Amino acid sequence: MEQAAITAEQMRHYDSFTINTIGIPSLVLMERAALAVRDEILNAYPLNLNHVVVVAGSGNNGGDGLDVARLLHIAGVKVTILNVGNPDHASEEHRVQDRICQYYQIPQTSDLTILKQATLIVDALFGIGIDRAVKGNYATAIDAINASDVVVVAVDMPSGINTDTGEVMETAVKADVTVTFAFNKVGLTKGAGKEYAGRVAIADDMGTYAVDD
Ligand SMILES: NC(=O)C1=CN([C@@H]2O[C@H](COP(=O)(O)OP(=O)(O)OC[C@H]3O[C@@H](n4cnc5c(N)ncnc54)[C@H](O)[C@@H]3O)[C@@H](O)[C@H]2O)[C@@H](O)CC1
Ligand SMILES: [K+]
Repeated sequence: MEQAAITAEQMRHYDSFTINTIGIPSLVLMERAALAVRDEILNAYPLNLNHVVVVAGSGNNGGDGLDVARLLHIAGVKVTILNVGNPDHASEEHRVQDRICQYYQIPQTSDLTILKQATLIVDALFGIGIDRAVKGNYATAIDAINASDVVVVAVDMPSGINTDTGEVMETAVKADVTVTFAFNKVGLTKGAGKEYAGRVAIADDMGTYAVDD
């Protein structure tokens, strides 16, 4: 049965239920999310993988991005991670993914000009955690992504799109495809979000449970 699109708060509630009540660890959910993005990239864009640049924020959306970078690296794809977030604010899961990427010696940079070498961009700056207008380095990174003419795959949400309304929060990534996790999000179905998301692929086999209480 097809589920209705949900809000950020509902998604956090379902994630929390899945992690704390069902007992599926957060990192397992992250791996499932990253596998879905990897599969979308490998299956949909096999000809554009000469150099994938993963643009990563410092939260769990960025953690997903680092996980995708590692999975693509293992699949033999040349990957560079472009870090835009503040490493001092990195989430616990992000730190774990970062350590793994360092083990595999996946190149990391904070120099936006790497985007000029990209043949495909993965947008993992912000997901459902976005809660304010995008400014400064983040806005500059988003504008640089949008200035590129290569395929952009957004992780969960196009960064800068409000999960609940589809509004652009000052600036937002224009994606070709958005792989969203567990359930569709309201912000991908209306307003600018519908347009900015491109094609929406729902990775709905993660084991996340919709509970109402
Ligand atoms: N266990 C989980 O909770 C899972 C989370 N997942 C991923 O995690 C994402 C949510 O992660 P987070 O809650 O860490 O949030 P995000 O990674 O979306 O955002 C990171 C942080 O950025 C800050 N922020 C918000 N708006 C900002 C702005 N305009 N400028 C600068 N900083 C801003 C907030 O403090 C926010 O917590 C999901 O969209 C999904 O991609 C998936 O890995 C599945 C499992
Ligand atoms: K994103």
